[in-house]
Amino acid sequence: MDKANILIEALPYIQKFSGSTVVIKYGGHAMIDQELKEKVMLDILLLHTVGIRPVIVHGGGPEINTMLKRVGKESTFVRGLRVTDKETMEIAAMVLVGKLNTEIVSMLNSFGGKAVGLNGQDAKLLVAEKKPMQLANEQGLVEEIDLGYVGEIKRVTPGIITSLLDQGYIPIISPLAGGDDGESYNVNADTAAGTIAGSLKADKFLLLTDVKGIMKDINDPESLISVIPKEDVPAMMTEGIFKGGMIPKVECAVNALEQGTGTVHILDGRQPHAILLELFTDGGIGTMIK
Ligand SMILES: Nc1ncnc2c1ncn2[C@@H]1O[C@H](COP(=O)(O)OP(=O)(O)O)[C@@H](O)[C@H]1O
Ligand SMILES: CC(=O)N[C@@H](CCC(=O)OP(=O)(O)O)C(=O)O
Repeated sequence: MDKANILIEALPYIQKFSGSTVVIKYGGHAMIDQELKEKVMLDILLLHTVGIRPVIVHGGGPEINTMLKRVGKESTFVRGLRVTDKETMEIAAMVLVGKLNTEIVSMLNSFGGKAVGLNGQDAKLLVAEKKPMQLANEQGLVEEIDLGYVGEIKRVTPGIITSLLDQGYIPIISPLAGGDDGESYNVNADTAAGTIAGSLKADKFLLLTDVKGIMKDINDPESLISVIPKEDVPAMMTEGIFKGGMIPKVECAVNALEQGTGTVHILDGRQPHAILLELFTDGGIGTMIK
């Protein structure tokens, strides 16, 4: 009976979301743990099977770190962005496109899906320029920081995604962008996902990460914030509530909402089936930015 109740509880949500577009930023712990990985793939397939149009943008920061270490390199990060020299760019592309994208596609397909791997350079999906960065130093003076091949997205052309969705494929996208200068750029995966969610006016944009959601105090899980109106974000940013990798997540969430995305949800990818729990049960999980 419990099992039947769960299905019945899901019914209105399935009816509501069938035909809608859901962009999922897949990153954090759920990408590293094999068992969780399989659960994410099954969730994506279930969404697809009930008529939802899932679009997956994946990260891979930890895997890039591992590969860089093997060649004796270490990265520095500025506001959550990896300073990317030429060699780091090559390694990031190898890991993201060559390894992770291929793994996700083959896993989804082995479970019966029809996934297609892309990166932001394909069909000019994401076109970027070198990202400028200014930071105040300890004396309070503003300094220019050279982030190398980190891209700032200038144009997004989501036609390749909608074509694939219309034909029943599940697009799996690596966060690279091409430049009009012929260079490849490294784009933070949250930013890439948010830009894509905005351009598709996705009904929902889910970010899977390795925390329960946004906490007022990062060391206190009890301080989880369930809902953040986007108007509150600038003040919270100034207050310093968002740190490190959370900064691009919140920035891209606001950006996606301003472009027409319905709601953004920051979810705990360590929780099995977080995607299904968010979409198909009463009372969501994590933090909603609206
Ligand atoms: N206010 C906050 N609430 C929760 N996590 C935060 C907050 N500020 C910063 N973080 C950090 O953001 C991290 C998630 O970003 P990131 O490491 O880039 O994740 P991912 O690899 O999933 O993209 C968390 O592990 C946490 O350490
Ligand atoms: C510019 C920049 O920082 N790019 C990221 C791209 C991958 C990513 O964002 O992965 P996660 O979502 O797992 O952090 C990087 O090089 O790590």
